[in-house]
Amino acid sequence: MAREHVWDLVVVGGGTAGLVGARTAAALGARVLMAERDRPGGDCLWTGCVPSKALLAAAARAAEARTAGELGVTVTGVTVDLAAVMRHVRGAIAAIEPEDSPAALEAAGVTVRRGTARLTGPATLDLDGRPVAFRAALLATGASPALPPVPGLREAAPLTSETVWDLDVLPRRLVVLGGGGIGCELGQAFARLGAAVTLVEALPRVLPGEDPDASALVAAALRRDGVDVRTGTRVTAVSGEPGGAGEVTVEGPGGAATVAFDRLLVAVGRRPDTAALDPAAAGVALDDDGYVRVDDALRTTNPRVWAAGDLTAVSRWTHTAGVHGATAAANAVLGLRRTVDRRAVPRVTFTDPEVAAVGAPTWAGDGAPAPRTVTRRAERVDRAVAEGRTDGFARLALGPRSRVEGATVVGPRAGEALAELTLAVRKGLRTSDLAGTTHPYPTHGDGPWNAALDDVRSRLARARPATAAWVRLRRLAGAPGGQRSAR
Ligand SMILES: Cc1cc2nc3c(=O)[nH]c(=O)nc-3n(C[C@H](O)[C@H](O)[C@H](O)COP(=O)(O)OP(=O)(O)OC[C@H]3O[C@@H](n4cnc5c(N)ncnc54)[C@H](O)[C@@H]3O)c2cc1C
Ligand SMILES: NC(=O)c1ccc[n+]([C@@H]2O[C@H](COP(=O)([O-])OP(=O)(O)OC[C@H]3O[C@@H](n4cnc5c(N)ncnc54)[C@H](O)[C@@H]3O)[C@@H](O)[C@H]2O)c1
Repeated sequence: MAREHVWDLVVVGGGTAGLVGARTAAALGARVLMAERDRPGGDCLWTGCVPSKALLAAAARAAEARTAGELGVTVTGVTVDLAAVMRHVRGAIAAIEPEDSPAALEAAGVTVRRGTARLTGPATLDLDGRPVAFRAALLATGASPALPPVPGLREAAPLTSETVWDLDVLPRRLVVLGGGGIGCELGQAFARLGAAVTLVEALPRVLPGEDPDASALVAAALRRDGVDVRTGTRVTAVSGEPGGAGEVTVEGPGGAATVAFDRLLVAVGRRPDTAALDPAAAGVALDDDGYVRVDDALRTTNPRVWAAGDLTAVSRWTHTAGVHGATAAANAVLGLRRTVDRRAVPRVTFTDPEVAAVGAPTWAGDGAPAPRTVTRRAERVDRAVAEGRTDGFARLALGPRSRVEGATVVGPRAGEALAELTLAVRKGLRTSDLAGTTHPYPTHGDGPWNAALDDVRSRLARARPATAAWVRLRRLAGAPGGQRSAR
């Protein structure tokens, strides 16, 4: 086999994990080849975070215009042109794309080749018929939307997060399967843009991986936006024209029913993308769910091969894909064993209200004992009151000595409050550390800060007899009330 040379690192997949991994290795001086079957940027840029946040922004404008009357400003005649909304979505992608382009990668020292990679041995792969040899490889092929085995579903050719961006006409009736991150974000967006949305979630609540109080607030918000939220409901059959109108048969708490749709969107999770990769050929083992098995340093069962991003069971977001890609690449080319943090991992669902969480659960679940928590409701956060947005809360899960072990924040811009809480969890900070840090007033970040203050105050209240005795003693001794003056 004619080989050009042995690459220090071959990166398979040009999504966030691959992009960050390739750039990191090139910056460290490695000779890096990136193989991407389509176009660099991956799910986040083309079909995930960027288009969904752009769509949500348009939907939020429509919702704000319609509800501005609550604050005394009446907006009439709100109309939505989905083709124009999608132009905004594509514009956002186009503005960000140059960062991830082959030209930008080549400028950073990464050689980019278009092609589908297939592992052929412990240190070799095939790239559309061309053999490639590597000292180390980083697998970063991501994941694809899952389709549950419901009779008629595959034949109905439903929309997924990969195809929904091609819509230019708003479906009048949209059924969304799945009430996780994608189902709630896109369900709310399309409802706000004017579609009659039915959201079907198999489990008893939407966002089942979040604090139940967060799920309740998001379900209420979806209903306010007109979404017919059906939880504890399974789809048992789908019929209709491929890619067009039809109906789903559902079974829920109220028994069996049918729901008609003009378009059906499936968002019931994602499956790791290993089909074309042939991991077994390189001795790379998969777990029972098909994810590439990695240790804490992101090394696979082949010591020359690392993996990062949605392809592994330890990453579900762009931010983890990026951090893991960088860590794996540095480990691969420098021979390090840096491990990834699985504790202080933040996540945000960009519904309105947003749901932001990090670290240990703030609720009791699946037999786990209830953590000690402190909660500040948005009704007692001045900025939330001033904006008429009191559908939220900040809740901290506290460990020994009031260390912040986890947090859930629900409300407008909740995600922005999360950086501080992520640092708190990572560094084992206490509520007194947060409370003792001056926060600008009035911000939505006051929610978590006030929760921390509430905890500190409640502990101070327990010390009141001692502090009161000390104040009394000072009074009796005639001590001055304030501190010593500066002069
Ligand atoms: C609708 C939606 C909204 C989302 N919103 C957010 C959000 O707001 N915040 C957030 O953090 N996360 C969000 N995510 C998740 C986020 O997009 C993913 O976690 C992230 O993009 C995963 O990156 P990755 O590099 O692991 O994989 P991907 O981005 O999927 O990249 C994999 C790449 O590998 C290529 N590839 C696959 N197989 C081969 C092969 N054999 N040879 C060569 N190339 C191959 C693919 O073409 C692709 O470019 C969202 C996802 C969706 C679907
Ligand atoms: N803001 C964000 O960070 C963001 C937004 C969207 C997606 N994502 C990522 O994208 C990935 C996929 O998102 P997702 O929403 O598809 O998956 P998910 O796993 O978050 O949610 C899927 C939901 O579908 C439900 N479900 C499963 N089978 C069902 C069925 N047959 N009928 C009805 N409901 C069913 C599940 O109970 C779950 O609530 C996730 O890893 C997520 O982290 C992230």
